[in-house]
Amino acid sequence: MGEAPIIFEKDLLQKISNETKSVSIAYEAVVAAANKQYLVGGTDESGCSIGVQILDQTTRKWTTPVILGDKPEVCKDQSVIVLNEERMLVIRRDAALEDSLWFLEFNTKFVRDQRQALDAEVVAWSKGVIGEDLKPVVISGPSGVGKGTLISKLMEDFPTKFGFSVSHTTRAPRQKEQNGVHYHFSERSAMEKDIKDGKFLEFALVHDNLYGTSVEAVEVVADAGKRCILDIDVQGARQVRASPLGATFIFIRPPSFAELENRLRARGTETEEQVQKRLRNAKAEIEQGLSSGIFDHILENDDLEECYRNLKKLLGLDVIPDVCRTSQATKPHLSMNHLEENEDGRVVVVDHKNNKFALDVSCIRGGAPGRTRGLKLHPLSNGGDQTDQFII
Ligand SMILES: Nc1ncnc2c1ncn2[C@@H]1O[C@H](COP(=O)(O)OP(=O)(O)OP(=O)(O)O)[C@@H](O)[C@H]1O
Ligand SMILES: Nc1nc2c(ncn2[C@@H]2O[C@H](COP(=O)(O)O)[C@@H](O)[C@H]2O)c(=O)[nH]1
Repeated sequence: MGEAPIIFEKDLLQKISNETKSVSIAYEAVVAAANKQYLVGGTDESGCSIGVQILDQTTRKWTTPVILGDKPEVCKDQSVIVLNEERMLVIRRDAALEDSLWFLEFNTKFVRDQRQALDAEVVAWSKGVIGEDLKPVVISGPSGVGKGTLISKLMEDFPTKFGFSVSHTTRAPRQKEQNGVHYHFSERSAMEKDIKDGKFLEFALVHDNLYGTSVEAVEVVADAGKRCILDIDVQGARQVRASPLGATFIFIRPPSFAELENRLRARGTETEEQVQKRLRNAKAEIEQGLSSGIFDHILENDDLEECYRNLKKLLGLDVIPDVCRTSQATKPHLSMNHLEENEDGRVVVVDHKNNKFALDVSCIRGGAPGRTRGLKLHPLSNGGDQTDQFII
C-alpha cells in the first residue's frame, strides 16, 4: 500500500488550475512514483470524466497524459490510494458500489506498451469489479469447420451460462446477419481509429477483411454474469493468449480438407473466389492450430453431435440443458461514502449506513483496457474482526 493522499494547499491548487487550464473540482494529489505526482480530479477536455495531470518533480513540468480505458463519470469527490508501483485505487464517494471502484494505471504493462507506441505519457482507467468472472472460451478453426454451428448449439442449450462476444468486422453482412448480433459491421476507418485508441483486445486481417474483438464485447458478457465465447481466427487467438484475459483455448479441426471444402461450398455464403481464398488460408490456419501451442484442446468436428458432446464435456457442462432462461437476480446496491484507512492489502471502506467493509485488492486480475476483476469485499464487525463471508 502506498502513501495516503495529500490534499494540495489552496495556493498550489490555484496554480495547478491556471497552469493546466482545467476546471478543478476537488483535486487530490497522490505521490505515485519516485519523482511524479499524479493529480486526479476535475474534468478533462471532454468535460465529462475525471481529469489527470502529472507533475514531474525534477523538472517541475506539468503533463496532461493520454488517458486510455473506460473512464469514470466526473464526480465531486473521490479518495485516491496508491496500491503498488503500477496502479492506484480511486473510490468515487457517493456513487453506487457498482460504479465507485476504479483503478488508474500508471505503470502496468499495458500502460508501458501504450506509452512506447504513442511516444507520450499515458495513464489508463479500469473499472473495478467485485467477485470472480468465469474464464472466457476462445474457439478457433478454419473457415467452414463448424465453429459457428457448435457455438449456436451451446448458446441455444445454455442461454444463461454463455454469452457471445460480438466482433467487429469490415466485411459485408450476409443475408440474415444482423448488425450487433452476429457482428458489429463497421467502416474500416472507424475500426482503425478504435484500434488505435486501444479499444480492441485483438484484431487481425482475415481473408482480406479486418476483424476484431473489442474490450467492451467481452466485458458486457462478463458483466451479465455469463461465460464469454469468442469465435476468432488463430492470429486473434495468439493475441488473446498474450493478453491478461486468461481464457480456455479450443481449436476445431476438420476430419479432412475435402470435407472442409464441401462444407464451405455447401454453406453457399461465399463467391468461388472467396471460397478459394478461405481454403488457401485454411491450410496455414490448421497447421498453426495444431502446432503453435496456443490451444489447450483440439476437437475434431466430424460427426456434429459427437463433437458437440465432447465440447460440452470439456467445458464441464451438465448434459441436461439449461432450462432457466430468466436473467440474473440484481445485485445489492450499496454506496461507499467514505474511505477510512488502509490495512495490509485491504482498504477499509464504510457504506452510507456506516457499516465497515474491508476491500481486498490482493487478488485483482485483468485491468486496462478492460475491467479489473477479483476484488473482494468482506464485512468488518466490532471495529476490525473480519468474517469469511463475502457480501458479493
Ligand atoms: N459436423 C458437421 N458435419 C457436416 N456439416 C457441418 C458440420 N458442422 C458444421 N457443418 C456445416 O458446415 C457449414 C459451415 O459451418 P459454420 O458456418 O458453423 O462454420 P464456421 O467454422 O463458423 O465458418 P466461418 O469461420 O467461415 O464462420 C455449415 O453449413 C454447417 O451447417
Ligand atoms: N481475429 C479475429 N477473427 C475473427 C473475429 N471474428 C470472426 N473472426 C474469424 O474470421 C473468420 C471468418 O469469419 P466469417 O464470419 O467471415 O466467416 C473466422 O475464422 C472467424 O473465426 C474477431 O473478432 N477477431
